[in-house]
Amino acid sequence: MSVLVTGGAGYIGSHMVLELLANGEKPVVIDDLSTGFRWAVPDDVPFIHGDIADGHLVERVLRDHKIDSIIHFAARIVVPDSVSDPLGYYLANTMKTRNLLQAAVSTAIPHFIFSSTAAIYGNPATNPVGEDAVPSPMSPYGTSKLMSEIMLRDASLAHGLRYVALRYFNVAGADPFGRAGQSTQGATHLLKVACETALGKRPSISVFGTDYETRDGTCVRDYIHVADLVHAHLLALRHLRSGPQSDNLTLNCGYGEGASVYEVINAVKRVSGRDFTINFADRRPGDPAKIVAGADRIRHLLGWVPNYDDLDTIVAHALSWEANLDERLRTNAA
Ligand SMILES: NC(=O)c1ccc[n+]([C@@H]2O[C@H](COP(=O)([O-])OP(=O)(O)OC[C@H]3O[C@@H](n4cnc5c(N)ncnc54)[C@H](O)[C@@H]3O)[C@@H](O)[C@H]2O)c1
Ligand SMILES: O=c1ccn([C@@H]2O[C@H](COP(=O)(O)OP(=O)(O)O[C@H]3O[C@H](CO)[C@@H](O)[C@H](O)[C@H]3O)[C@@H](O)[C@H]2O)c(=O)[nH]1
Repeated sequence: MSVLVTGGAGYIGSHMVLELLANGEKPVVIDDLSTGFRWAVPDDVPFIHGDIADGHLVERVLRDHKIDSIIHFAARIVVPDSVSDPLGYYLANTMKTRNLLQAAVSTAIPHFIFSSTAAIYGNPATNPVGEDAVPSPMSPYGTSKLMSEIMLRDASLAHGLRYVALRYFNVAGADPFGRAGQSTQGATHLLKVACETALGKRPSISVFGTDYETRDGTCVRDYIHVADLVHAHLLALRHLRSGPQSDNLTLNCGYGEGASVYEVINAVKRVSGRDFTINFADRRPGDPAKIVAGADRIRHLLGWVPNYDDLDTIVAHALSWEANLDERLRTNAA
């Protein structure tokens, strides 16, 4: 059986495809290339250029490729963009996920793994935040994902689709073997922006808010290496396939450690050996002050053991990818 990876030409999806191939799975990718790259998917992996909301197309792909599991990454992902374009985010993330779920149910797909997010928690009352905390998203992005989780739960109850919803904290880094990384153009993610600045691709970096109630006044996040994250998906897939007794799961994906914006920037300066200019800017809309994963459940239930839970390692891998990215983009455009 094959595994459909939606958004498989994107940052996390492209690492997922490599993880599946390395473990003897047969990935099939559907991607509309809105932010992804065709070259990020190996040539021997079936690639469908299309929209997950196109029910006819998706049902045909599910049947033709004998898919038994869907790993659903395709989405719009930028928290502040969702504040300025909420309806666009509800369309891209919630409504299109509904269509995908409809296609999955119509073709009796048994297993579904969903990319959820720490953003569903908003600004949690306590950190680390566990999966049982009451969700309280503070951005349309977080709400769009929470609504998808609820649809998934209800579709599972009604139709027997079994699922794992993975709530990722801040995903960062790149494939340790240099085969994949974050190639997003005009990226807004802190670690990528800091790497671009260290490498002279940007003149400076802005710190959004220095007056939060955190240890140094800047926002705290739990950064998880993308390789550890995609391995968690492989374990989730095995869990779902392990038999009818395996439950639906909702699991945080993070290390249980927080790093502040300053700490991330300082790590990039330290690892790259380059100093660069920091500007101080206003708080960014939709940003919680601090969010760190309660990370025990995934270790306990899936036996997940991270291999790259060290900020300097994450930074080193991200820097290495970033340093070669322009050449890669040029080669692939030619
Ligand atoms: N990057 C993070 O820190 C982070 C954290 C939490 C959750 N997530 C979730 O992980 C998933 C992947 O994020 P990413 O960082 O790889 O983003 P990305 O933008 O690199 O990847 C998304 C991919 O989906 C594709 N896509 C978007 N809409 C589509 C559609 N309608 N039909 C087909 N393809 C479509 C894009 O072209 C792209 O290749 C998203 O669901 C995101 O919400 C990411
Ligand atoms: O140039 C920058 C970029 C970011 N930040 C700050 O850095 C922190 C992290 O921001 P960012 O890297 O954009 O990530 P988040 O907004 O935390 O969101 C990411 O992490 C979420 C999970 O926590 C995911 O759901 C989202 O898809 C993903 O974009 C925030 O406080 C930002 O204000 C800066 O100060 N300067």
